[in-house]
Amino acid sequence: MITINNVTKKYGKTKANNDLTFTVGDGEIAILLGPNGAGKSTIIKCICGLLRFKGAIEINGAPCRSLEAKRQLGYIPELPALYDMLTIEEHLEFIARAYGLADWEAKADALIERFELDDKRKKLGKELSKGMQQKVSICCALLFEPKVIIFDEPMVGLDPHAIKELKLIFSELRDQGVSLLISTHMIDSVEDYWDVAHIMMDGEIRATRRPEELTETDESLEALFFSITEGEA
Ligand SMILES: Nc1ncnc2c1ncn2[C@@H]1O[C@H](COP(=O)(O)OP(=O)(O)OP(=O)(O)O)[C@@H](O)[C@H]1O
Repeated sequence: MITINNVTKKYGKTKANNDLTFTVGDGEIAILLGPNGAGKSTIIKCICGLLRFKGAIEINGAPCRSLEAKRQLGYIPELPALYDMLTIEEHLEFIARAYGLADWEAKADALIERFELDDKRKKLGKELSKGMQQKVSICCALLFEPKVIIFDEPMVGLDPHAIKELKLIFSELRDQGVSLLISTHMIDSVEDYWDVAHIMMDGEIRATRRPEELTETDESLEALFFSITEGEA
């Protein structure tokens, strides 16, 4: 579970996040939607303990900057950050050693195959395309089986097979009770699998909806998004 309480983050005079409060429950998929500059990446970086902020964020009850929180948190950034001189296999081994995993090899092989990286496993990070790097970044985050996973624009750069697999993985993780927070500005890419959607604008959450609420009011997420971000339905 992710608990975000009254989080404010300023860059100079810019309030990138203004008093944000929300939670992502166990086995819940939450999406953060918002136009460029809405503050999505900022709250994600705060949750990951990468920025200082006002307020409180807990990962399953542990302060987000603590080691206990970091052990339970997987983060797939918008831009993959691989090591140039490690192969795909070595990236996974590095994660396994860093997290002290036992018997991780079969899981690593399954992830490599699932993302069609089998014939690339000896390639170096610097030799991989952007989409392949994104896939490796996802494999690394999934290998240590975190209880909370944050994806920043996960579909960007992925091919259709990887998008299909990733959506399946989202629902498998939900079934396992993992809390998922997914940030995107591509509404089409998330239409079919979320449990709660938060629409952000100017550092604030302007609307929160569950799918059943949209059905009740016959509202589409896209129309709601534009009514908030452009001021019209
Ligand atoms: N390092 C920084 N220094 C100064 N201002 C920043 C910094 N990072 C972000 N900002 C500002 O904070 C605000 C929120 O930016 P943020 O990157 O969180 O938005 P975003 O919703 O992730 O946008 P995008 O969809 O374009 O990635 C913007 O006004 C941005 O200019």
